[in-house]
Amino acid sequence: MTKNTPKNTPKNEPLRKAKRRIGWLKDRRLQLTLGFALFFAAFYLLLAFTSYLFTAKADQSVVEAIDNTGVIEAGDEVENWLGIYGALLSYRFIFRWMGLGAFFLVPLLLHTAVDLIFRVRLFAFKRTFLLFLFLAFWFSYLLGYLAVTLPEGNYFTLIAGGVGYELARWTHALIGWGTPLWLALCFIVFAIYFWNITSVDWKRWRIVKRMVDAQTTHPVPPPTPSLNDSEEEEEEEVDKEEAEVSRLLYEDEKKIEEEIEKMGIKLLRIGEEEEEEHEESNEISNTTDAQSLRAVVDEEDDDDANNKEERADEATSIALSVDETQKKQASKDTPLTVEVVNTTKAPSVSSVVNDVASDIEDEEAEAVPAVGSLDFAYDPRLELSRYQMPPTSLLDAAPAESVQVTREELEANKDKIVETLGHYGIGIESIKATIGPTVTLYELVPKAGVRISKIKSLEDDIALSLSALGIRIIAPIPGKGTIGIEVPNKKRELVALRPILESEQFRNTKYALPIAFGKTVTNEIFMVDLAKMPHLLIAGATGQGKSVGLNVILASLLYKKHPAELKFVLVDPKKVELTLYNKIERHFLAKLPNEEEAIITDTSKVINTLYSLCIEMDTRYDLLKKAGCRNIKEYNKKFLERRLNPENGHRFMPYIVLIIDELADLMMTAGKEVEQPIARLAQLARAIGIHLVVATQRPSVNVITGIIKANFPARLSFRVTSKVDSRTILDTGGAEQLVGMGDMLFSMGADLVRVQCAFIDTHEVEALCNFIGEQRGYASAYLLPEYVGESGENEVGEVDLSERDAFFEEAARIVVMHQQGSTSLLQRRLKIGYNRAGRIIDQLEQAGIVGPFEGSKAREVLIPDEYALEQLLNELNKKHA
Ligand SMILES: Nc1ncnc2c1ncn2[C@@H]1O[C@H](COP(=O)(O)OP(=O)(O)OP(=O)(O)O)[C@@H](O)[C@H]1O
Repeated sequence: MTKNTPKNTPKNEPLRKAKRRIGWLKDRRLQLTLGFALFFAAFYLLLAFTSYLFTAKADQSVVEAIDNTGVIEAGDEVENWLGIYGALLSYRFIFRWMGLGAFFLVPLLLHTAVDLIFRVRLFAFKRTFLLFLFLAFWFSYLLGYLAVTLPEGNYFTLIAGGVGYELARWTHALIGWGTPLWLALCFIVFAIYFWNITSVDWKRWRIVKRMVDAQTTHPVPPPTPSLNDSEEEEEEEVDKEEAEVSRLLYEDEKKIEEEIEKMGIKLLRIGEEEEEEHEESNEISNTTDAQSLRAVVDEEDDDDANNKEERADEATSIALSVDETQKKQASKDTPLTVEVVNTTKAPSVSSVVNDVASDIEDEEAEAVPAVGSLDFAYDPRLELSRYQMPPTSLLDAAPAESVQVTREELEANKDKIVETLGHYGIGIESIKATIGPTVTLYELVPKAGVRISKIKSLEDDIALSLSALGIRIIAPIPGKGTIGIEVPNKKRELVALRPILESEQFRNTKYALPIAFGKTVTNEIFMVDLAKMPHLLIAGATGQGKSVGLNVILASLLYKKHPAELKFVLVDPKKVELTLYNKIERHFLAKLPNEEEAIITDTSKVINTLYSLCIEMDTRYDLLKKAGCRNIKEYNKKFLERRLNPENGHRFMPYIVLIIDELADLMMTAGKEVEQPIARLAQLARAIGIHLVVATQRPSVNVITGIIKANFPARLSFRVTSKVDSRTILDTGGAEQLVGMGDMLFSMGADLVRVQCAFIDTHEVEALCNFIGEQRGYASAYLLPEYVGESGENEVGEVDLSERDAFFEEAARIVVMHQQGSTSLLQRRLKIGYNRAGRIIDQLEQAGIVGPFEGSKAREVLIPDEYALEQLLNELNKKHA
């Protein structure tokens, strides 16, 4: 509360006045003056007190007779190094008051001086002052006791101090030889309170002893707090001490473990396995980088030793051969250079998409904090806290040998490009080749004056002349003034999923729903966040890699998410594609209540599921509204912080990803019935964490209708059969030029990126699903809200108002008050199940309080206010009394 109090409230007025009054104390000049004064005072006292130790006896009579002799005379007589004042101060502080404890004044003064001069606090003043004060009295007491008990005229009478001497005399008279015991007790009690000692732990002493022993090999700070420690320092000290204790214990434990492991037994701590994998994958990702570097280009069968030289030769030979080509073209005699790019470093088209994504990436970090990071927060993973993320070793390793594009191939393609363009009167300044896994990108800088639109218009002719399948012309390459020509490699490289999932980029991603699709033309890992897309439309003719693509999506998400955070709704009209995922039903799948199978293969059930998702969406929106949150991320965060009460219907919301493997099938059989809920979900579901991935073989306009297309900004196309299909899915040609086997174009907004989809084989998917499926799961799949269709036993006509639900009237009032005829509203308000709420809604409809069922929308409320409702209820009661 105080934190939020505005600064200039009347409450603060006295404080401000007080501050103004002492404001002059903040004058640095004054502070410095005072600081130096105190510094010299401390030094003066130190010398005076030290001198007192030697001159006390001689000076005592002089000081005591000062009133009679006068200051000057006394000063002449006194032996203290600091004159009469040195003698006087020492006499007062040491003899009269505190004895040797007066020396403690010196560090206190010095501390204040240093603070004022250098603004540095050497130790916590209050605490140290308290300690010194006690020690001063205690020493004085002890010395006083010695002075009392030793023969008269002993030296201790001079250094014990009046206070200690008197105290000692008093206790000695009372308890005699018991005084030392009393003194010891005083010290112990002070120590207990001062250092807040709550237990005397002999084990700790053993550990401390071990630590002292260990100090010979590991120099560590002393385990006991030093007298000068401030509170913070002391805490630090304790921390250090504890860390050291645990380190020593850990070292012992480690030795034992090493011994056990020497015997061939492997020890694993909970959570350690994952770390191990990370380490392992670190190594692997390094190799991957090395591999991709190797895959880059130039050296074909070079000997390691001659690598560098040969590369140089190669560059020359490429340049030469271009010159020769150039020579052939009589009209163009500008020399050309060809640079073969190390692809891992080359800037890429995909970076545009990735950059945009990473811009917003920071905003939306992981929705769910990691296990163990929540002291008091709710942990959604707790129920399956032992769940282990699948290791990447379940997947096949990348092929040992990387496929390389030969120098001859590069040269031949280049010559052809230059020649072909030459035929059309297009001069080239330079060419750069970037070799990707499937295609090589030749980046051309046209000669000044060549219009890019001209090259674009000649696209087909150039492709024909190059007579190679899969030529795609990018004119210009976005963000650059160059023209790109993608030519498929003769031998392509298989992009395995494993090294991609093991890459730093994937492992460290902050994307909420990361999908690592594969590699771009420039060999960069292409990764997107499904949560941002927020839905994905996939097209591709049969056999071009769609199913593999879907498996890559599923696998990427399964490798990143805990079952508590993500649920899939799988629709597989082809009935065979997604069956393997049955095994993870109780971990990752969602289904309608009372359904046997989680994976939906029946069209009629798809409709129910889509409407059920719409209900889930509406419910989630209601909850978000109630919680005052804008999106699922905010909502879940609030929920995890226990700021939302589950009693009010709040719950942790996992992401839901709906995957439809074949939309064409559904559209043919159910048409509008599926189109409507899909469009609705696509329009609205992004904020509440429901994301759609819809794939189709036939990207024709009657499958991908305008309304669906408009709501799927992110589209992905494998090879399609015609330019028209390509236009339907991507709004541009190009997908018909792809070379199949996972070669794809990803479009989001204005960006179009060519990506080689990673490959995951069926047995890898199986291994992954087995690994997850064999672990403990939830009791059942995640249950979606029950959807009661319009037809069947729940017809309103059958509702009998004489058997109204006990909650009927209350429900009617809620509905009228909110002017919203929604089942979920009743569920939450009345804390009843979906079925009962559904029955009540039907009764309300029968009674004419709400209108008929309107799909996933809330029903219209026909009664305008509570007055009208009370009248209606009275009539009903009379009628069915
Ligand atoms: N990313 C890839 N890398 C290498 N090969 C691939 C890739 N994707 C697919 N293939 C090859 O293409 C074949 C067909 O792929 P997939 O089954 O995914 O096609 P599809 O588009 O789903 O076909 P359908 O629609 O008939 O099911 C695979 O068996 C595989 O040999």
